[in-house]
Amino acid sequence: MAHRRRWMSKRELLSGDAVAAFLGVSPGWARAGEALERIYSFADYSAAVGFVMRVALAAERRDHHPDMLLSWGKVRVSWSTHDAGGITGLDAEMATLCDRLHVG
Ligand SMILES: C[C@H](O)[C@H](O)[C@H]1CNC2=NC(N)=NC(=O)C2=N1
Repeated sequence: MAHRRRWMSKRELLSGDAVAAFLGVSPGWARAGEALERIYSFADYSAAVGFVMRVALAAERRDHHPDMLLSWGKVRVSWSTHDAGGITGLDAEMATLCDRLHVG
């Protein structure tokens, strides 16, 4: 499937420079070991739950899944490609998608 190959080809590790370039244009995101991480804030618990659900549905569509830690008014999202053992282009892309889902 063409669309699937497109996602798969992004499951290659990014260089340190490429990760730094991503972080330079992605406020809020940081490198946490072998993952990209950001903490989002929300007005209350249910707004945070709604965000987690939107991210989860997007993750299922792309067969690429983040770690998410839900707290009251707060969600910590962590993207890493387990198959590759680190941060890939797909992680950067999904992080950007999270930012769009956060703004609404
Ligand atoms: C079989 C399936 O495509 C793989 O297990 C996918 C599912 N979701 C995934 N999500 C993440 N974050 N990393 C992976 O390596 C990964 N692999």
